[in-house]
Amino acid sequence: MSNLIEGYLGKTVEGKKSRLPAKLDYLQSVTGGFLALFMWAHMLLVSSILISEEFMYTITKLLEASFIIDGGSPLLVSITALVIFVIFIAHAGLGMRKLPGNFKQYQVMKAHSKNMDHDDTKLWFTQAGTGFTMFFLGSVHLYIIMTNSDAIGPYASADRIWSEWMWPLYILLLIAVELHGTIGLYRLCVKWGWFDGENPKATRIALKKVKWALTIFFLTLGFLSLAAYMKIGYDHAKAGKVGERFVPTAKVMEYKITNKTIGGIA
Ligand code: HEM
Ligand code: HEM
Repeated sequence: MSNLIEGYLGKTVEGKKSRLPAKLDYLQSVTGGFLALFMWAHMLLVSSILISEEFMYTITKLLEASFIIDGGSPLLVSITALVIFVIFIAHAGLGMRKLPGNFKQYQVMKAHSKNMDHDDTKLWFTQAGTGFTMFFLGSVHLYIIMTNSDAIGPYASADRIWSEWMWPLYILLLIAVELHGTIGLYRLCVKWGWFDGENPKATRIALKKVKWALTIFFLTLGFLSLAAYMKIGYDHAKAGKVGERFVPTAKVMEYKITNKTIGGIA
């Protein structure tokens, strides 16, 4: 009965309001903050291709736990992608509460933003727009990675990006996630007053500078990595080698030595 009254009137019989919206906001911050930090690690790992193909291969194998499982297990990557996907969906579901639900709401928000002429209010629109974009682009990427975790590596990733046409999607996803993530972290600092100090206004200005520096850093890193994969994928396709996997130097040496020995005996 009390649920029914609260449902209709928005208050309990005792006049109390639900704490659920506050709890959901907290959960949104936790999931958003986690995803943003995860993305920093993700971008650094993907950029291993900028050092060398061999290095990217080594990182891939390390993430497949090759130090305890012989040859590594892509299943571990699929499980991680599934966990990230669940957090991503939870965060997106919580984010939906904040998006304007109809034209009237959108109109009021837009008018308010224009009237206020306040940078942080404008940032919110970018946050909502990039979040909406990621519903689609992020889901495609996560699903493909989750179901093709055995096809990650300097050549396999480059073939997916170039020959399987993932590069246009990655360009858009990269822009969306880098803007959304850093704006999100900035909003977290402001919302929860993490670095307020003596003068919160001055802190806000400093935080905004850090935010832009991080966005530019990760966007540059992301585009350079993407360009490197595209070049490898393009060369691979031109040489008619699409689908061929990278073989690390150690394996090539092992093969050569074994063949020589066998050749010598024969
Ligand atoms: C379908 C995907 C996503 C949607 C729809 C979405 C939506 C949203 C929305 C609408 C907000 C604003 C919440 C507010 O005004 O309080 C938000 C906040 C945030 N998002 Fe996302 N998001 C998505 C994915 C991501 C991803 C992949 C990351 C990681 C880079 C991320 C990180 C954040 C952070 C750190 C915040 C700040 C949390 C807060 O203000 O409490 N989001 N998200
Ligand atoms: C455990 C989860 C994830 C794994 C294992 C993963 C793995 C990868 C891999 C291996 C690549 C290289 C390209 C390829 O092989 O296709 C890549 C690229 C990319 N991923 Fe993820 N990813 C994950 C989650 C995410 C999420 C949540 C987002 C954002 C919503 C994201 C955004 C991107 C972008 C934008 C690129 C292009 C990178 C660049 O241009 O530098 N990934 N990811």
